[in-house]
Amino acid sequence: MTALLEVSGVSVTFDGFRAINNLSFSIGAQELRAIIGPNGAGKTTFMDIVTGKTRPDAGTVTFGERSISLLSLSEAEIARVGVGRKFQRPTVFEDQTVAENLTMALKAHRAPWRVLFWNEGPNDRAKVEELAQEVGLAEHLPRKAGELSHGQKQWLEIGMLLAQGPRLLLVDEPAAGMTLAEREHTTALLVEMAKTRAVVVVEHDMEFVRRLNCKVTVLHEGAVLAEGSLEHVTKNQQVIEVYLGRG
Ligand SMILES: Nc1ncnc2c1ncn2[C@@H]1O[C@H](COP(=O)(O)OP(=O)(O)OP(=O)(O)O)[C@@H](O)[C@H]1O
Repeated sequence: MTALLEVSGVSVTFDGFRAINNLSFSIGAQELRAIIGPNGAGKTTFMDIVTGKTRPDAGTVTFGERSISLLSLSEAEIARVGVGRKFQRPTVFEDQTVAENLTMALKAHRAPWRVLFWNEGPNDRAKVEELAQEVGLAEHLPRKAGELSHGQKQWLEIGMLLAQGPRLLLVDEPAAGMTLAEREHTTALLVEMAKTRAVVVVEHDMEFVRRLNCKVTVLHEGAVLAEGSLEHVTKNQQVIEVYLGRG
């Protein structure tokens, strides 16, 4: 599998504390990957580095066939080259409809001069419908986002991220606060999305990770402790000691 994201020898120190310690791993172009690990393992910091929010002290992070260095790009430029990030709390425009939220996300993706002269055309409407269909909100296009359930808001935000055409989507704890039915839908959505792009899911809920049925990277003290199938990593003695055994 060709790597889309390549993290190599990355370290970050906050006030003398090494939060990321010589971290190396890669993500394939059409891959679903779960990242797990105890609190403070460096999962959020890893996402902050990839999205340009935190700059590492050492190492390289490259993206795409041309191995663009993400470390030399701004947060906006990283988003533009195709890295999207879904935070834990949904951030949709509650007073706008589902269709309007998706339309705005499409607009935001365009070059500024095009937005100035932007008129909604049949192609945009078709694209909005396609996005709504993809995330399971086709029936909810005229509804205000504020009326949606927590899970539906999360899917809407995923749809808004998809509008920007990311090649890599980083998703932080998507299952948090969801009902069982919503979790099932979210699992199916993440699996489907990863057929055409890379999707990295940071998640604490092991049952949810099991359903994703994908390769798992276990982080501990800012480095990879184990990697492989969930079955493989959960048998690892060190993983049991630092993570699983604590519950
Ligand atoms: N801006 C910062 N300043 C100082 N320390 C920080 C900063 N950001 C993170 N850290 C520390 O770095 C370590 C890694 O934090 P990080 O949030 O990446 O872990 P995590 O794996 O995401 O944890 P959790 O599962 O609790 O979200 C922690 O010890 C944290 O306190």
